[in-house]
Amino acid sequence: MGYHFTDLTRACHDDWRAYIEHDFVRNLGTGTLDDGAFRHYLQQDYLFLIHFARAYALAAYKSRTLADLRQAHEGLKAIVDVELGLHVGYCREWGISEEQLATLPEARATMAYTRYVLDTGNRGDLLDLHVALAPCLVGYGEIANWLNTQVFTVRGEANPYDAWIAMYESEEFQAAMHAELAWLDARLADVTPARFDELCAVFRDATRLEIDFWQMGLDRSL
Ligand SMILES: Cc1ncc(CO)c(N)n1
Repeated sequence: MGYHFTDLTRACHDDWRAYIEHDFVRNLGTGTLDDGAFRHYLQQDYLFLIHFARAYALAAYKSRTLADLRQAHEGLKAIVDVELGLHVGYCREWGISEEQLATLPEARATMAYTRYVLDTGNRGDLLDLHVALAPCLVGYGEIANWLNTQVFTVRGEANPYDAWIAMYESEEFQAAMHAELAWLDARLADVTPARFDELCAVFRDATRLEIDFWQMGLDRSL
């Protein structure tokens, strides 16, 4: 016993690498991603973030301690006050207006992923919910760091997606990722092997749904 977050990524190694190193991510790094694909992704990510905020509200509801309640509140505030605001501004730079965002059709991949997270949280406890959310928060932080270690990655003005990488490598986002890792490591330390297997299944499902989310962007599918 005495599990850590890294035991989840180790147990789901192939899916985790397929998510972190997806072609969508590689093309963001090289700057060669089709801009229609990126725009489609940005639009769907707006819808994703709205449900992501709802998941933090669910985390507040599922909290048993003031510390957990405060953490859920911080997460909800970060998404609503910071990330969604930045996202709307970023979409505007890519030619997507707020009116357009308000009337978007939701892609099946967005529905599947966000509703999976909410259902997992409803069915289970706070740890299930956090494990379902981990590929989002930890994954995007890891993706930015992975891109920065790859020789093919282009940074600065030569890459139209530089601001995207910068957002997820930012101190703020990386700090949120590390806080989440610390919370998960503390909770995973005393789960049983049977419980760990359950959590692994949740982590794997959420990771596979992140892979589908990238693919939805590349394919521009609804
Ligand atoms: C699909 C998806 N996963 C993770 C993040 C990171 O918050 C995001 N913005 N979108």
